[in-house]
Amino acid sequence: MSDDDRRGELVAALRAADAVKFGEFELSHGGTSDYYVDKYLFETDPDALRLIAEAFADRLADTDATLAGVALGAVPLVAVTAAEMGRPYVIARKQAKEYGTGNRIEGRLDEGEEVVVLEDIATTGQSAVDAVEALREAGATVDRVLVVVDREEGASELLADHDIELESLLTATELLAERDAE
Ligand SMILES: O=P(O)(O)OC[C@H]1O[C@H](OP(=O)(O)OP(=O)(O)O)[C@H](O)[C@@H]1O
Ligand SMILES: O=C(O)c1cc(=O)[nH]c(=O)[nH]1
Repeated sequence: MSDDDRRGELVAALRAADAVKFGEFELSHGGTSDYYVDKYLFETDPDALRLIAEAFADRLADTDATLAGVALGAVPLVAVTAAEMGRPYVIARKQAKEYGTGNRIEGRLDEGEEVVVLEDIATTGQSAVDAVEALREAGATVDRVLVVVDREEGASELLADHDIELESLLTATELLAERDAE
C-alpha cells in the first residue's frame, strides 16, 4: 500500500470513529480551535487502533528502541504498538506518582536506553517535550517523537529546539483536506 493510501485509510478511520469534531474548543496549552481531534474516540475504536499500531510499527522498523507513551492518551497507542512489534515500553506520567514508587516513568528503563516517544496529538508540542525531558532525566536517550496527528501549530519547531525530531502519521492539512475543499 502506498503512503498516500495508508494516510487516506487512517483519515477515513478517524472520521468513521467520529473523532474529528468541529465547533469551538479550548486546547490544553492555551488558545481555542475551530476543530478538535477527540483522541479517545479513535483510540477506543479497534479499526483505528489497529491501523495506528501498523503504521507506527512500520515507522519504527528502522530502530530497536524501547517505546514510550505519554499519559494518558498515548497509553493505548504505545501498548498496542509494543504488542504488535514485540517491544517493551514505558509510560511517561504527567506528574510523578504521589505515593508508592513515586515514579514519573512507569515500566523498566535502563540508564542510556534508547527510547522513541509515541504521542496522539501534537499542538504546541509541550506535552511531548515534557515527556522527553522526564525520560532524559530518568536516563533515557531520546531524539524522536512519533504522533498520530501533527496539528502544525509549532510542535515540530519546539521539539527541534530540544533536539527532537517530530514525525507524524497525519498532518492537520491532510486530516482536514475534505473540509477545507468544501
Ligand atoms: O502539543 P500540546 O500543546 O502539548 O497539546 C497536545 C496534548 O494535549 C492533549 O492531551 P491532554 O492534555 O488533553 O491530556 P490527556 O492525554 O491526559 O487526556 C494531547 O493528547 C496531547 O498530549
Ligand atoms: O491541543 C489540545 O489540547 C488537543 C487538540 C486536539 O485536537 N485534540 C486533543 O485531544 N487535544
